[in-house]
Amino acid sequence: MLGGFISKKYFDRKRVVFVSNAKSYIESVKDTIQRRDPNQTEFQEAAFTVLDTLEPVLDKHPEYIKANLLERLVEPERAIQFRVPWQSDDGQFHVNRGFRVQFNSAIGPYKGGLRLHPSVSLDVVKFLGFEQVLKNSLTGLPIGGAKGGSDFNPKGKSDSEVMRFCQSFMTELQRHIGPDLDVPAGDIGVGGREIGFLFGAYKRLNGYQNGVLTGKGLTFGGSLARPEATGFGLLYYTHAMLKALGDTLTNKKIKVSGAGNVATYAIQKATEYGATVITCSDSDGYVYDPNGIDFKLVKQIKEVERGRIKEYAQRVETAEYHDGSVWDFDINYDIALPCATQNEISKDQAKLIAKDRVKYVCEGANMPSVPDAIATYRDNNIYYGPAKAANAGGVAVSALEMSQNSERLSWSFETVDNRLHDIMDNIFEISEAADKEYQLNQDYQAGANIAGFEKVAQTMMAQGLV
Ligand SMILES: NC(=O)C1=CN([C@@H]2O[C@H](COP(=O)(O)OP(=O)(O)OC[C@H]3O[C@@H](n4cnc5c(N)ncnc54)[C@H](OP(=O)(O)O)[C@@H]3O)[C@@H](O)[C@H]2O)C=CC1
Ligand SMILES: O=C(O)CCC(=O)C(=O)O
Repeated sequence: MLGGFISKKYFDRKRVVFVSNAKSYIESVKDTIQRRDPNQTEFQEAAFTVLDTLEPVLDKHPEYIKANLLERLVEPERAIQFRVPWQSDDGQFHVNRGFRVQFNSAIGPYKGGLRLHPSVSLDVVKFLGFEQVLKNSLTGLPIGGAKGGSDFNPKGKSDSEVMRFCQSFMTELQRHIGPDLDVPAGDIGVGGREIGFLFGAYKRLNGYQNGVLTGKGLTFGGSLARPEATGFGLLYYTHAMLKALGDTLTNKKIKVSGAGNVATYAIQKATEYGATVITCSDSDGYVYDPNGIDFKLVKQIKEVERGRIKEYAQRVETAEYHDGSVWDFDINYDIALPCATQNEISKDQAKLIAKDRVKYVCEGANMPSVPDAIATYRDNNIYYGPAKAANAGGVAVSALEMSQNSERLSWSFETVDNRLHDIMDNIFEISEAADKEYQLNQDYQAGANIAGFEKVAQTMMAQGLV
Protein backbone atom coordinates (compact mmCIF):
# COMPACT_ATOMS: atom_id res chain seq x y z
CA MET A 1 0.00 0.00 0.00
CA LEU A 2 1.37 3.39 -0.93
CA GLY A 3 1.07 6.06 1.76
CA GLY A 4 -1.57 8.78 1.32
CA PHE A 5 1.16 11.35 0.75
CA ILE A 6 1.93 9.98 -2.70
CA SER A 7 0.16 12.25 -5.11
CA LYS A 8 -2.49 10.89 -7.45
CA LYS A 9 -0.67 12.42 -10.38
CA TYR A 10 2.37 10.41 -9.48
CA PHE A 11 0.44 7.26 -8.65
CA ASP A 12 -1.29 7.36 -12.02
CA ARG A 13 1.91 7.32 -14.01
CA LYS A 14 2.16 4.06 -15.94
CA ARG A 15 5.76 3.36 -15.06
CA VAL A 16 4.96 3.49 -11.36
CA VAL A 17 2.60 0.55 -11.62
CA PHE A 18 5.54 -1.83 -11.97
CA VAL A 19 7.80 -0.52 -9.22
CA SER A 20 7.90 -1.30 -5.53
CA ASN A 21 6.42 0.97 -2.89
CA ALA A 22 9.87 2.05 -1.80
CA LYS A 23 10.89 3.00 -5.30
CA SER A 24 7.73 4.97 -6.01
CA TYR A 25 8.03 6.74 -2.65
CA ILE A 26 11.63 7.75 -3.45
CA GLU A 27 10.53 9.07 -6.84
CA SER A 28 7.75 11.08 -5.21
CA VAL A 29 10.25 12.67 -2.80
CA LYS A 30 12.52 13.54 -5.74
CA ASP A 31 9.54 15.09 -7.52
CA THR A 32 8.80 17.19 -4.45
CA ILE A 33 12.40 18.43 -4.27
CA GLN A 34 12.34 19.34 -7.95
CA ARG A 35 8.99 21.08 -7.67
CA ARG A 36 9.95 23.07 -4.59
CA ASP A 37 13.42 24.16 -5.70
CA PRO A 38 13.76 23.56 -9.43
CA ASN A 39 16.93 25.67 -9.66
CA GLN A 40 18.85 24.01 -6.84
CA THR A 41 20.76 21.64 -9.07
CA GLU A 42 23.63 20.89 -6.70
CA PHE A 43 21.27 20.13 -3.84
CA GLN A 44 19.25 17.90 -6.17
CA GLU A 45 22.42 16.08 -7.18
CA ALA A 46 23.40 15.42 -3.56
CA ALA A 47 19.90 14.45 -2.43
CA PHE A 48 19.03 12.26 -5.42
CA THR A 49 22.35 10.42 -5.16
CA VAL A 50 21.49 9.47 -1.59
CA LEU A 51 17.78 8.76 -2.18
CA ASP A 52 18.58 6.44 -5.07
CA THR A 53 20.51 4.15 -2.72
CA LEU A 54 17.91 3.88 0.05
CA GLU A 55 15.37 1.57 -1.58
CA PRO A 56 16.52 -1.62 0.20
CA VAL A 57 16.34 0.12 3.59
CA LEU A 58 12.79 1.29 2.90
CA ASP A 59 11.84 -2.20 1.76
CA LYS A 60 13.00 -3.42 5.16
CA HIS A 61 11.44 -0.50 7.06
CA PRO A 62 8.07 0.39 5.50
CA GLU A 63 7.39 2.41 8.66
CA TYR A 64 9.80 5.05 7.28
CA ILE A 65 7.55 5.46 4.25
CA LYS A 66 4.46 5.72 6.44
CA ALA A 67 6.20 8.39 8.51
CA ASN A 68 7.22 10.27 5.33
CA LEU A 69 10.73 10.27 6.73
CA LEU A 70 12.58 11.03 3.51
CA GLU A 71 10.64 14.18 2.77
CA ARG A 72 11.50 15.39 6.25
CA LEU A 73 15.15 14.39 5.81
CA VAL A 74 15.61 16.48 2.66
CA GLU A 75 14.05 19.61 4.14
CA PRO A 76 16.44 21.68 6.29
CA GLU A 77 15.22 22.44 9.80
CA ARG A 78 16.22 26.06 9.21
CA ALA A 79 17.87 28.08 6.42
CA ILE A 80 19.17 31.52 7.32
CA GLN A 81 20.24 34.13 4.77
CA PHE A 82 21.63 37.51 5.76
CA ARG A 83 23.33 40.67 4.51
CA VAL A 84 27.05 41.07 5.19
CA PRO A 85 28.15 44.69 4.66
CA TRP A 86 31.88 45.42 4.89
CA GLN A 87 34.39 48.07 3.92
CA SER A 88 37.48 47.52 1.76
CA ASP A 89 40.84 49.21 2.42
CA ASP A 90 40.12 51.85 -0.24
CA GLY A 91 37.04 53.00 1.71
CA GLN A 92 34.42 51.44 -0.60
CA PHE A 93 31.31 49.76 0.86
CA HIS A 94 30.45 46.23 -0.22
CA VAL A 95 27.63 43.79 0.45
CA ASN A 96 27.83 40.00 0.37
CA ARG A 97 25.32 37.30 1.18
CA GLY A 98 25.74 35.13 4.27
CA PHE A 99 24.10 31.73 4.79
CA ARG A 100 23.69 29.11 7.48
CA VAL A 101 21.61 26.03 6.75
CA GLN A 102 20.87 24.08 9.93
CA PHE A 103 19.88 20.87 8.28
CA ASN A 104 19.29 18.24 10.92
CA SER A 105 19.77 18.13 14.69
CA ALA A 106 18.44 14.61 15.36
CA ILE A 107 21.69 13.22 16.75
CA GLY A 108 23.35 16.35 18.13
CA PRO A 109 23.93 20.08 17.76
CA TYR A 110 24.29 21.36 14.20
CA LYS A 111 27.89 20.96 12.98
CA GLY A 112 29.61 21.81 9.72
CA GLY A 113 31.92 24.25 8.03
CA LEU A 114 31.72 27.74 6.61
CA ARG A 115 32.79 28.34 3.00
CA LEU A 116 33.96 31.67 1.56
CA HIS A 117 33.95 31.46 -2.23
CA PRO A 118 32.17 33.45 -4.99
CA SER A 119 30.23 30.32 -5.98
CA VAL A 120 28.48 30.04 -2.60
CA SER A 121 24.68 30.17 -2.84
CA LEU A 122 21.75 28.73 -0.92
CA ASP A 123 21.88 25.77 -3.33
CA VAL A 124 25.55 25.03 -2.58
CA VAL A 125 25.11 25.43 1.18
CA LYS A 126 22.07 23.13 1.12
CA PHE A 127 23.94 20.41 -0.76
CA LEU A 128 26.85 20.64 1.66
CA GLY A 129 24.54 20.69 4.69
CA PHE A 130 22.66 17.63 3.48
CA GLU A 131 25.89 15.71 2.93
CA GLN A 132 27.02 16.77 6.39
CA VAL A 133 24.00 15.11 8.06
CA LEU A 134 24.90 11.59 6.93
CA LYS A 135 28.66 12.22 7.16
CA ASN A 136 28.40 13.32 10.76
CA SER A 137 26.23 10.30 11.53
CA LEU A 138 28.93 8.02 10.07
CA THR A 139 31.52 9.38 12.51
CA GLY A 140 29.56 7.78 15.37
CA LEU A 141 29.83 11.07 17.29
CA PRO A 142 26.84 13.09 18.56
CA ILE A 143 26.70 15.83 15.91
CA GLY A 144 23.90 17.00 13.64
CA GLY A 145 24.50 18.53 10.21
CA ALA A 146 24.81 22.13 8.99
CA LYS A 147 26.80 24.27 6.59
CA GLY A 148 27.23 27.96 5.93
CA GLY A 149 29.28 30.55 4.19
CA SER A 150 29.23 33.53 1.90
CA ASP A 151 29.86 34.52 -1.71
CA PHE A 152 32.68 36.76 -0.42
CA ASN A 153 35.96 36.02 -2.23
CA PRO A 154 38.91 36.11 0.19
CA LYS A 155 41.41 35.79 -2.69
CA GLY A 156 43.44 38.95 -3.13
CA LYS A 157 41.97 40.61 -0.02
CA SER A 158 44.20 42.07 2.69
CA ASP A 159 44.19 40.61 6.21
CA SER A 160 42.28 43.72 7.39
CA GLU A 161 39.61 43.26 4.74
CA VAL A 162 39.17 39.60 5.64
CA MET A 163 38.97 40.56 9.32
CA ARG A 164 36.32 43.23 8.71
CA PHE A 165 34.31 40.80 6.61
CA CYS A 166 34.52 38.09 9.30
CA GLN A 167 33.47 40.56 12.00
CA SER A 168 30.45 41.65 9.99
CA PHE A 169 29.53 38.05 9.12
CA MET A 170 29.70 37.04 12.79
CA THR A 171 27.66 40.06 13.91
CA GLU A 172 24.66 38.30 12.38
CA LEU A 173 25.69 34.63 12.64
CA GLN A 174 26.32 34.86 16.40
CA ARG A 175 22.61 34.96 17.21
CA HIS A 176 22.12 31.55 15.58
CA ILE A 177 25.07 29.55 16.97
CA GLY A 178 26.42 28.33 20.32
CA PRO A 179 28.44 25.45 21.82
CA ASP A 180 25.33 23.25 22.29
CA LEU A 181 23.34 24.69 19.40
CA ASP A 182 25.41 25.02 16.23
CA VAL A 183 29.19 24.85 15.95
CA PRO A 184 30.69 26.09 12.65
CA ALA A 185 34.24 25.39 11.42
CA GLY A 186 36.33 25.89 8.26
CA ASP A 187 35.87 24.80 4.66
CA ILE A 188 37.03 26.30 1.33
CA GLY A 189 38.43 29.77 1.99
CA VAL A 190 38.11 29.46 5.77
CA GLY A 191 41.25 28.36 7.60
CA GLY A 192 42.98 29.28 10.84
CA ARG A 193 43.12 33.00 10.04
CA GLU A 194 39.38 33.31 9.39
CA ILE A 195 38.37 31.12 12.36
CA GLY A 196 40.51 33.36 14.60
CA PHE A 197 38.77 36.52 13.33
CA LEU A 198 35.32 34.89 13.64
CA PHE A 199 36.07 33.70 17.16
CA GLY A 200 37.28 37.15 18.24
CA ALA A 201 34.10 38.74 16.90
CA TYR A 202 31.88 36.16 18.64
CA LYS A 203 33.75 36.68 21.93
CA ARG A 204 33.24 40.45 21.86
CA LEU A 205 29.49 39.93 21.59
CA ASN A 206 28.93 36.91 23.84
CA GLY A 207 31.95 36.41 26.08
CA TYR A 208 34.41 33.54 26.00
CA GLN A 209 32.76 30.29 24.91
CA ASN A 210 35.46 28.30 23.25
CA GLY A 211 33.13 25.49 22.10
CA VAL A 212 31.33 27.78 19.64
CA LEU A 213 33.70 27.16 16.73
CA THR A 214 36.17 24.42 15.86
CA GLY A 215 39.41 24.60 13.94
CA LYS A 216 40.58 27.23 16.42
CA GLY A 217 44.19 28.15 17.15
CA LEU A 218 45.93 25.98 19.74
CA THR A 219 46.16 28.87 22.23
CA PHE A 220 42.38 29.30 22.45
CA GLY A 221 40.92 25.81 22.50
CA GLY A 222 41.90 24.36 19.15
CA SER A 223 42.68 20.67 18.86
CA LEU A 224 45.99 19.24 17.81
CA ALA A 225 45.59 17.35 14.53
CA ARG A 226 42.46 19.27 13.41
CA PRO A 227 44.35 20.95 10.51
CA GLU A 228 45.64 17.54 9.40
CA ALA A 229 42.42 15.63 10.10
CA THR A 230 40.58 15.65 6.77
CA GLY A 231 43.66 14.82 4.68
CA PHE A 232 45.00 12.24 7.13
CA GLY A 233 41.52 10.77 7.56
CA LEU A 234 41.16 10.41 3.79
CA LEU A 235 44.30 8.29 3.72
CA TYR A 236 43.23 6.23 6.74
CA TYR A 237 39.97 5.49 4.96
CA THR A 238 41.76 4.68 1.68
CA HIS A 239 44.18 2.45 3.58
CA ALA A 240 41.24 0.60 5.21
CA MET A 241 39.57 0.09 1.83
CA LEU A 242 42.72 -1.22 0.17
CA LYS A 243 43.40 -3.50 3.13
CA ALA A 244 39.91 -5.01 2.88
CA LEU A 245 40.62 -5.66 -0.80
CA GLY A 246 44.01 -7.25 -0.08
CA ASP A 247 46.03 -4.28 -1.33
CA THR A 248 48.32 -1.62 0.20
CA LEU A 249 49.29 1.99 -0.42
CA THR A 250 53.00 1.20 -0.69
CA ASN A 251 54.48 2.23 -4.06
CA LYS A 252 51.13 3.39 -5.41
CA LYS A 253 51.09 6.39 -7.76
CA ILE A 254 48.47 8.92 -6.69
CA LYS A 255 46.90 11.96 -8.33
CA VAL A 256 45.70 14.59 -5.87
CA SER A 257 43.70 17.64 -6.95
CA GLY A 258 43.63 20.85 -4.93
CA ALA A 259 46.41 22.44 -2.92
CA GLY A 260 44.50 23.59 0.14
CA ASN A 261 44.00 22.17 3.60
CA VAL A 262 42.68 18.76 2.56
CA ALA A 263 45.10 18.22 -0.33
CA THR A 264 48.20 19.26 1.63
CA TYR A 265 47.73 16.77 4.45
CA ALA A 266 46.50 14.05 2.09
CA ILE A 267 49.82 14.40 0.25
CA GLN A 268 51.74 14.21 3.54
CA LYS A 269 50.00 11.06 4.77
CA ALA A 270 50.07 9.32 1.37
CA THR A 271 53.83 9.92 1.22
CA GLU A 272 54.23 8.55 4.77
CA TYR A 273 52.39 5.40 3.63
CA GLY A 274 55.04 4.90 0.93
CA ALA A 275 52.98 6.14 -2.04
CA THR A 276 54.11 8.80 -4.54
CA VAL A 277 51.77 11.73 -5.10
CA ILE A 278 52.47 12.96 -8.61
CA THR A 279 50.11 15.96 -8.86
CA CYS A 280 48.35 18.75 -7.03
CA SER A 281 46.41 21.71 -8.42
CA ASP A 282 44.54 24.95 -7.87
CA SER A 283 41.76 26.58 -9.85
CA ASP A 284 44.22 27.77 -12.54
CA GLY A 285 46.18 24.60 -13.26
CA TYR A 286 48.16 21.64 -11.98
CA VAL A 287 51.69 20.61 -11.12
CA TYR A 288 53.13 17.24 -12.15
CA ASP A 289 56.22 15.93 -10.42
CA PRO A 290 57.12 12.26 -11.04
CA ASN A 291 59.44 12.37 -8.00
CA GLY A 292 56.59 13.17 -5.64
CA ILE A 293 55.00 16.42 -4.50
CA ASP A 294 56.55 18.07 -1.44
CA PHE A 295 53.61 18.88 0.86
CA LYS A 296 55.64 21.41 2.87
CA LEU A 297 56.29 23.48 -0.24
CA VAL A 298 52.61 23.33 -1.22
CA LYS A 299 51.69 24.59 2.25
CA GLN A 300 54.29 27.35 2.07
CA ILE A 301 53.08 28.59 -1.33
CA LYS A 302 49.32 28.27 -0.79
CA GLU A 303 48.77 28.80 2.93
CA VAL A 304 51.67 31.02 4.01
CA GLU A 305 52.36 33.07 0.86
CA ARG A 306 48.78 32.76 -0.48
CA GLY A 307 50.28 32.33 -3.96
CA ARG A 308 49.43 30.23 -7.02
CA ILE A 309 50.43 26.59 -7.48
CA LYS A 310 52.37 27.40 -10.68
CA GLU A 311 55.06 28.83 -8.38
CA TYR A 312 55.79 25.27 -7.25
CA ALA A 313 57.18 24.38 -10.69
CA GLN A 314 59.34 27.53 -10.63
CA ARG A 315 61.02 26.23 -7.45
CA VAL A 316 61.33 22.48 -8.16
CA GLU A 317 63.37 21.33 -11.14
CA THR A 318 61.58 18.02 -11.73
CA ALA A 319 58.10 19.60 -11.65
CA GLU A 320 56.07 20.91 -14.61
CA TYR A 321 53.07 23.25 -14.48
CA HIS A 322 50.13 23.16 -16.91
CA ASP A 323 47.01 25.31 -17.08
CA GLY A 324 43.68 23.45 -16.86
CA SER A 325 42.26 20.52 -14.95
CA VAL A 326 44.48 17.82 -13.52
CA TRP A 327 41.76 15.31 -14.52
CA ASP A 328 42.51 16.00 -18.21
CA PHE A 329 46.16 15.01 -17.72
CA ASP A 330 46.68 11.58 -19.32
CA ILE A 331 49.14 9.36 -17.41
CA ASN A 332 48.86 5.91 -15.83
CA TYR A 333 48.48 5.87 -12.05
CA ASP A 334 46.71 3.87 -9.32
CA ILE A 335 44.63 6.08 -7.07
CA ALA A 336 42.69 9.32 -7.61
CA LEU A 337 42.10 11.58 -4.59
CA PRO A 338 40.01 14.61 -5.64
CA CYS A 339 40.52 17.24 -2.91
CA ALA A 340 39.44 20.54 -4.55
CA THR A 341 35.72 21.12 -5.02
CA GLN A 342 32.33 19.81 -6.13
CA ASN A 343 31.76 18.42 -9.62
CA GLU A 344 35.44 18.70 -10.54
CA ILE A 345 35.36 15.26 -12.28
CA SER A 346 33.07 15.03 -15.31
CA LYS A 347 31.95 11.84 -17.04
CA ASP A 348 34.65 12.22 -19.71
CA GLN A 349 37.30 12.79 -17.08
CA ALA A 350 36.09 9.66 -15.28
CA LYS A 351 36.52 7.77 -18.55
CA LEU A 352 40.12 9.02 -18.68
CA ILE A 353 40.59 7.88 -15.07
CA ALA A 354 39.46 4.40 -16.15
CA LYS A 355 41.70 4.47 -19.23
CA ASP A 356 44.64 5.48 -17.04
CA ARG A 357 44.20 2.18 -15.13
CA VAL A 358 43.16 3.76 -11.86
CA LYS A 359 41.79 1.15 -9.40
CA TYR A 360 40.54 3.40 -6.59
CA VAL A 361 38.88 6.82 -6.28
CA CYS A 362 38.48 8.21 -2.75
CA GLU A 363 37.04 11.68 -2.28
CA GLY A 364 38.60 14.35 -0.07
CA ALA A 365 36.43 17.13 -1.51
CA ASN A 366 32.64 17.17 -1.09
CA MET A 367 30.80 15.69 -4.11
CA PRO A 368 33.76 16.06 -6.53
CA SER A 369 32.43 13.43 -8.97
CA VAL A 370 29.30 14.11 -11.04
CA PRO A 371 26.77 11.22 -10.93
CA ASP A 372 27.78 10.02 -14.43
CA ALA A 373 31.41 9.91 -13.31
CA ILE A 374 30.43 7.68 -10.39
CA ALA A 375 28.53 5.41 -12.78
CA THR A 376 31.65 5.29 -14.96
CA TYR A 377 33.76 4.16 -11.99
CA ARG A 378 31.27 1.37 -11.35
CA ASP A 379 31.17 0.32 -15.01
CA ASN A 380 34.95 0.05 -14.98
CA ASN A 381 35.28 -1.82 -11.67
CA ILE A 382 36.96 1.11 -9.96
CA TYR A 383 36.47 0.99 -6.19
CA TYR A 384 34.87 4.20 -5.02
CA GLY A 385 35.09 5.81 -1.56
CA PRO A 386 32.42 8.57 -1.43
CA ALA A 387 33.11 11.94 0.18
CA LYS A 388 30.75 11.59 3.12
CA ALA A 389 32.74 8.57 4.30
CA ALA A 390 36.26 9.32 3.05
CA ASN A 391 36.48 12.97 4.16
CA ALA A 392 34.67 12.64 7.49
CA GLY A 393 37.93 12.90 9.43
CA GLY A 394 37.79 16.69 9.58
CA VAL A 395 34.41 16.92 11.21
CA ALA A 396 35.22 13.94 13.43
CA VAL A 397 38.21 15.75 14.92
CA SER A 398 36.08 18.88 15.19
CA ALA A 399 33.76 16.85 17.42
CA LEU A 400 36.81 15.75 19.41
CA GLU A 401 37.74 19.43 19.71
CA MET A 402 34.26 20.04 21.18
CA SER A 403 34.87 17.24 23.70
CA GLN A 404 38.22 18.73 24.72
CA ASN A 405 36.61 22.18 25.08
CA SER A 406 33.87 20.74 27.30
CA GLU A 407 36.36 19.11 29.65
CA ARG A 408 38.78 22.08 29.41
CA LEU A 409 41.64 19.80 28.46
CA SER A 410 43.88 19.35 25.41
CA TRP A 411 44.72 15.89 24.21
CA SER A 412 48.11 15.02 22.67
CA PHE A 413 48.53 14.86 18.90
CA GLU A 414 48.93 11.09 19.17
CA THR A 415 45.70 10.65 21.14
CA VAL A 416 43.67 12.65 18.61
CA ASP A 417 45.35 11.03 15.61
CA ASN A 418 44.77 7.51 16.99
CA ARG A 419 41.10 8.28 17.59
CA LEU A 420 40.82 9.71 14.07
CA HIS A 421 42.38 6.55 12.65
CA ASP A 422 39.92 4.35 14.60
CA ILE A 423 36.97 6.48 13.46
CA MET A 424 37.99 6.23 9.79
CA ASP A 425 38.50 2.45 10.07
CA ASN A 426 35.06 2.21 11.64
CA ILE A 427 33.46 4.29 8.89
CA PHE A 428 34.84 1.92 6.30
CA GLU A 429 33.74 -1.10 8.36
CA ILE A 430 30.14 0.05 8.85
CA SER A 431 29.86 1.03 5.17
CA GLU A 432 31.19 -2.38 4.19
CA ALA A 433 28.83 -4.08 6.65
CA ALA A 434 25.83 -2.27 5.10
CA ASP A 435 27.10 -3.20 1.65
CA LYS A 436 27.19 -6.86 2.71
CA GLU A 437 23.87 -6.80 4.57
CA TYR A 438 22.06 -5.44 1.54
CA GLN A 439 24.16 -7.44 -0.98
CA LEU A 440 25.30 -4.37 -2.87
CA ASN A 441 28.39 -5.93 -4.45
CA GLN A 442 31.10 -3.69 -3.00
CA ASP A 443 29.15 -0.51 -3.53
CA TYR A 444 30.75 1.51 -0.73
CA GLN A 445 28.80 4.60 -1.75
CA ALA A 446 25.46 2.94 -1.09
CA GLY A 447 26.96 1.30 2.00
CA ALA A 448 27.96 4.70 3.43
CA ASN A 449 24.62 6.29 2.58
CA ILE A 450 22.73 3.46 4.25
CA ALA A 451 24.96 3.30 7.34
CA GLY A 452 24.73 7.08 7.81
CA PHE A 453 21.00 7.14 7.11
CA GLU A 454 20.03 4.30 9.47
CA LYS A 455 21.20 6.11 12.60
CA VAL A 456 19.53 9.40 11.64
CA ALA A 457 16.33 7.59 10.61
CA GLN A 458 16.08 5.57 13.83
CA THR A 459 16.68 8.73 15.86
CA MET A 460 14.11 10.80 13.97
CA MET A 461 11.56 8.04 14.45
CA ALA A 462 12.33 7.90 18.17
CA GLN A 463 11.89 11.66 18.50
CA GLY A 464 8.37 11.73 17.03
CA LEU A 465 7.31 14.16 14.33
CA VAL A 466 10.54 16.17 13.94
N1 LIG B 1 38.72 21.67 5.42
C1 LIG B 1 38.09 20.60 5.86
O1 LIG B 1 38.26 20.16 7.01
C2 LIG B 1 37.18 19.85 4.96
C3 LIG B 1 37.05 20.16 3.63
N2 LIG B 1 36.29 19.35 2.82
C4 LIG B 1 36.16 19.64 1.40
O2 LIG B 1 37.43 19.54 0.77
C5 LIG B 1 37.48 20.43 -0.36
C6 LIG B 1 38.68 21.34 -0.22
O3 LIG B 1 38.55 22.10 0.98
P1 LIG B 1 39.79 22.79 1.69
O4 LIG B 1 41.03 22.08 1.35
O5 LIG B 1 39.40 22.96 3.10
O6 LIG B 1 39.75 24.22 1.03
P2 LIG B 1 40.95 25.23 0.73
O7 LIG B 1 40.33 26.55 0.54
O8 LIG B 1 42.02 25.07 1.75
O9 LIG B 1 41.53 24.69 -0.65
C7 LIG B 1 40.71 24.51 -1.76
C8 LIG B 1 41.56 24.08 -2.93
O10 LIG B 1 40.71 23.71 -4.00
C9 LIG B 1 40.92 24.59 -5.10
N3 LIG B 1 39.64 24.97 -5.69
C10 LIG B 1 38.61 25.62 -5.09
N4 LIG B 1 37.62 25.83 -5.94
C11 LIG B 1 38.03 25.32 -7.10
C12 LIG B 1 37.45 25.24 -8.38
N5 LIG B 1 36.22 25.74 -8.63
N6 LIG B 1 38.16 24.61 -9.36
C13 LIG B 1 39.38 24.10 -9.10
N7 LIG B 1 39.99 24.17 -7.91
C14 LIG B 1 39.32 24.77 -6.93
C15 LIG B 1 41.59 25.81 -4.53
O11 LIG B 1 42.31 26.50 -5.53
P3 LIG B 1 42.46 28.10 -5.50
O12 LIG B 1 43.54 28.38 -4.50
O13 LIG B 1 42.78 28.48 -6.89
O14 LIG B 1 41.12 28.62 -5.06
C16 LIG B 1 42.46 25.17 -3.46
O15 LIG B 1 43.59 24.61 -4.00
C17 LIG B 1 36.12 21.12 -0.39
O16 LIG B 1 35.25 20.37 -1.20
C18 LIG B 1 35.66 21.03 1.06
O17 LIG B 1 34.27 21.13 1.17
C19 LIG B 1 35.65 18.24 3.29
C20 LIG B 1 35.75 17.89 4.60
C21 LIG B 1 36.43 18.73 5.57
O1 LIG C 1 34.83 20.45 11.02
C1 LIG C 1 33.70 20.77 10.70
O2 LIG C 1 32.80 21.01 11.49
C2 LIG C 1 33.32 20.95 9.25
C3 LIG C 1 33.92 20.01 8.29
C4 LIG C 1 33.25 20.19 6.98
O3 LIG C 1 32.85 21.28 6.63
C5 LIG C 1 33.00 19.04 6.14
O4 LIG C 1 33.07 17.91 6.62
O5 LIG C 1 32.69 19.23 4.95
